[in-house]
Formats: sequence, C-alpha cells, structure tokens
Amino acid sequence: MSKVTVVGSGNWGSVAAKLIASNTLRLKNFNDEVRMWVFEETLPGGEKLTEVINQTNENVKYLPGIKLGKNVIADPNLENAVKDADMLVFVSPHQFMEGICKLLVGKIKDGAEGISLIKGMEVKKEGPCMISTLISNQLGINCSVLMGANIANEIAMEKFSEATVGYSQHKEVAERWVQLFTTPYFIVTAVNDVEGVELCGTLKNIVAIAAGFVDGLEMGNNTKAAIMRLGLKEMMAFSKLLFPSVKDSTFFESCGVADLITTCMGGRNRKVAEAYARNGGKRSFEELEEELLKGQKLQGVLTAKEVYEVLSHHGWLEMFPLFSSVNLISQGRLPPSAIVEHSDNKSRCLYTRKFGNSSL
Ligand SMILES: NC(=O)c1ccc[n+]([C@@H]2O[C@H](COP(=O)([O-])OP(=O)(O)OC[C@H]3O[C@@H](n4cnc5c(N)ncnc54)[C@H](O)[C@@H]3O)[C@@H](O)[C@H]2O)c1
Ligand SMILES: O=P(O)(O)OC[C@H](O)CO
Repeated sequence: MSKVTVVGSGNWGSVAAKLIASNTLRLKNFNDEVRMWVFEETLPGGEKLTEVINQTNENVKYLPGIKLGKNVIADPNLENAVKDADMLVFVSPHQFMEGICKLLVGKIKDGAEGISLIKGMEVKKEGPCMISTLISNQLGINCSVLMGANIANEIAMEKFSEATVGYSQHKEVAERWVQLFTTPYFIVTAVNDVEGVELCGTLKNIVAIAAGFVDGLEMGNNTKAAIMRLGLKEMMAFSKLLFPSVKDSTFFESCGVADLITTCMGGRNRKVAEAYARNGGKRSFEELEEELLKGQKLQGVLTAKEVYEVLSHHGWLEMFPLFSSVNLISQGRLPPSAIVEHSDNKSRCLYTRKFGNSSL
C-alpha cells in the first residue's frame, strides 16, 4: 500500500491534502494516513499551527472553516514527514522549493514518485529550470505535475472543477496520480507533456497580473479579454521556444485556457495587481500581498521577473511585450496604464507595435 505525503500546507496544499485524504480512505492500494508537512508557525494566540491542525482537523490559518479529513496528520518535521512516503506531493510557493529540496536530499525513500502542484520556475546561471526539474534533479526522483483551473477555496467547497496531470515517461505512473486526485467534483486528465502543462500553470500567473492592472484601471471586459488572448499567445510562444516538444493541444486542457480564464477572473495575483493599479503603483506588491493575502503568497510578480531575465538573456524582449510590460510595471519602472497604451493616436501606434504586429 502506497503512503502519501504532502510537502506544503498553504491554501492549495491544504485542499490537496483534503482531496487525497478522501481517496486514500476509499482506495485499497493507498495507506489511509496522509502526512502533511507544515512550515511551523506560532498563531496569534500562542499555539503551534500543527497542533491546532491536528486538534481541530482544520488549517485555521490557510484554509479556515474546512475539515481536512481525520486521516490528515500535520507534521512540522520535514524529514519525518517524507521518510516513509512512496508518493510525494509538492505544493509550496515556488520561491521556497530550492531550500526545501536542499533539506530533502538523501531523505527520500528509494523508488518514491513525486508530483508538483507548484506554479513557478527558477532562473539559474545555466538558464530557466522548471520546479519539477529542480525536484527531479535534486532528489533523484521522477516528478510529474498537476495544474489546472483550480482556485483552491472553490475546490475546498467541493465545487466542480478539472485538472491536468502532465507526465513525461510512464503512463501508469500518471494513472496512479489521476486515481489519487480524482473525485466526483475534481476530474483529472493526464497528458504526455510535462513541460507544456507546467509552463501553462507558471506563465498564466503573469497574465493574471496584467488582468489585475486592467481591473484596477477599470478598463472593462473587452480589454481584459484582449489581455487574455495576447497572454495566451505569449504563453504558447515562450513555451515552444524553451521546449519545442510542447504540444498545442495542452493549451486546450484545464491547465491552459481554463486556468488562464479562472486566474484572470478570480485569483490572488489578479486581486493584488488590481490593488496595485488602483493605488497608482504607490504601494508596493510586498505591502499589498501582506495586507490582502495574510500569509498566502503571490507567484506572478516573481515569475514575471524570472521570465524577463530569460527574455533579456536571449534578446527576446520585443517578441513578448505583455510579459515584459508586466515585469516593468510591477518593478515600478512603468505606470500600470502601460499595460495597454491606447489613449491617443501616438500611443495607439505604440499599442500596434507592442501587440498588433507581433510575429508570434
Ligand atoms: N491557492 C490556490 O488557489 C492555488 C491553486 C493552484 C495552484 N496553486 C499553487 O500552489 C503553490 C502553493 O500555493 P498555496 O496556495 O498552497 O500556498 P500559499 O500561497 O497559501 O502560501 C503559504 C504557504 O507558504 C508557507 N511558507 C511561508 N514561508 C515559508 C518558508 N520560508 N519556507 C517554506 N514554506 C513557507 C506557509 O507556511 C504556507 O504553508 C503555488 O505555486 C501556487 O501557485 C495555488
Ligand atoms: O490565486 P492565484 O492567482 O495564485 O491562482 C490560483 C490558481 O493557480 C488558479 O488555478
């Protein structure tokens, strides 16, 4: 019987643990208990978060009001949490994964399989590195990915949604992940395109920031739809430049166009970017993230910066005006209104130059 550990316990990490825990109880080939590693913190009342989760069966900080299942055990000790696991589910904000991997080197059971639910990438001297690759390389395990139109709070309330597992080699491994995650309200499909699936999940966060700027500037639905269309084109072009094997069809799975839509309508990146634009860029993303997300983390601003480094290194900036603008705006180097320049003829020309004649 396979043992499952979830590495991470934020908003989505907690929902992932809930989904998995409902299935390990039901399916005979999995051990009932799901261990969830918690980055320990002390709550305002002085209690430890792990103790409260284990007493109340609720992640009171990151997913209040939702029972996780009594078979979810919160564990503040990373090494202990992973040591017996056959299936490792990685779901931390991407900026912490390199540090987490360093702590896990040599601690993982032989033959364990991994899956990353993390939307983000790292940029190294050698070039961009997807988080599943970071996990694979550092821990010496095979790592699939699961991405999709998955706003965690909605799935926590068991509202219907879909997701995509991306795998690279073994279909039977992907099928085990599909089995572990699928419920009547969470339908998972596997595709043989791990890079395509992960890049969709990663890059849509940049477009979500752009959509937030549009909302903050009250530019309306048509403008937001234009941003989503242009963003999708840049997502496809960037993915194929990095990995020519990425399939067009992946962008029509839940991880592609569906995630792009949900994230531009209702995600946290959109929400904080909206506040940034409403404040005319005068309050920093860090300050707004802290105030609005209360400990949850944004991925889009960092991802825009990471992608900008790749574009700049390759001389591709002009091919990706939307991605580039999002980074420059979020760094305070352009005003939020620069997301689309359309207020007069001169800037309409700029808009055409930026987007309309794109050779993507
Ligand atoms: N929340 C969603 O709706 C959602 C949906 C799909 C995918 N995702 C992706 O899942 C990943 C994780 O997101 P989330 O929503 O579970 O997390 P979150 O945004 O709720 O992040 C908070 C988590 O980070 C942890 N943390 C804080 N400082 C840390 C540190 N120094 N080291 C390690 N951990 C630390 C906190 O303890 C907490 O568990 C992200 O890549 C995100 O894009 C999120
Ligand atoms: O809330 P966001 O912006 O981190 O997006 C959440 C999910 O990625 C949507 O699928």
